[in-house]
Amino acid sequence: MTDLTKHTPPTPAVGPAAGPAVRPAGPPLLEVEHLRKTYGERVVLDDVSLTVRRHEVICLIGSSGSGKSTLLRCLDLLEQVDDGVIRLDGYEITDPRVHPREVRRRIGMVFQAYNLFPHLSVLDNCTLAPRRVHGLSRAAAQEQARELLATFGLADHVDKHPDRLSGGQQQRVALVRALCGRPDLLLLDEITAALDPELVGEVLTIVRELAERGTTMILATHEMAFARDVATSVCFLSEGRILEQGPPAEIFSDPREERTRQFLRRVLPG
Ligand SMILES: Nc1ncnc2c1ncn2[C@@H]1O[C@H](COP(=O)(O)OP(=O)(O)OP(=O)(O)O)[C@@H](O)[C@H]1O
Repeated sequence: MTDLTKHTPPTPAVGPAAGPAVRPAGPPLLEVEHLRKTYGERVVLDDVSLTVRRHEVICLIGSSGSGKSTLLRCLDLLEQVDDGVIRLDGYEITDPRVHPREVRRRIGMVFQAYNLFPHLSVLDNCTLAPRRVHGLSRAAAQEQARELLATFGLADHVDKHPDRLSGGQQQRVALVRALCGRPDLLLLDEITAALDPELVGEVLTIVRELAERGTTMILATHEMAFARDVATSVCFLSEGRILEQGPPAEIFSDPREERTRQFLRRVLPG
């Protein structure tokens, strides 16, 4: 079995704050080639290809049902693909001999529903995987978690259980929990969709900060203003295909495809 951990590069998920000047660099971190995913007769992803370099922030936009979540779930091996190849640092993770657990050591995912363990404190939620999966000592895992929780304004909540926190705070904890695994790539699936509108900002602020620190991310989002500000590249999905990809300035101001234009007219105010 391929041991992906042997190839873990030194780039931490949260590096020193370096501002947006952290530029996409190096060889591709993730390569997706001709991905196809069906549910029964239904083709949900069709010939999807995508390359992600370190420090890139890719925003997936598109109508409901266009395949954004399915694509993210395929990348984290939560779904089996029908065809195509996914490579992480050059290693084919769609190879059936690769264990999904090995991939998830390097790819963190945060969902719309926070999925925190309700019976564990915030601190224990954030230390469980580093201890069990990465073999960190309790003290080292706690030190790392406390530091990250403090960075994201959650220092006062470390001993609380999730049900004592607001939705926004729970989602921030979910983000910290994912970061505690020091992933090379973070997948965020509509992480503000379940939040009350007044709580969306506090979660997006964290994602913005992560982008500024150079965290490599792919996010599915309906927050167009956010995508325009934060993405290094925007992919417009339509009926399971990446119909158009480019820098946000191009996609939002001068899209090539009529379907992209129609979608943006529907979702952008004015
Ligand atoms: N487990 C499943 N079984 C069958 N069909 C599914 C399954 N999961 C998703 N689908 C279908 O796949 C298509 C793509 O769904 P997906 O959730 O990826 O879209 P999306 O772009 O993320 O939508 P949204 O913006 O609403 O989250 C939809 O038609 C959906 O009904």
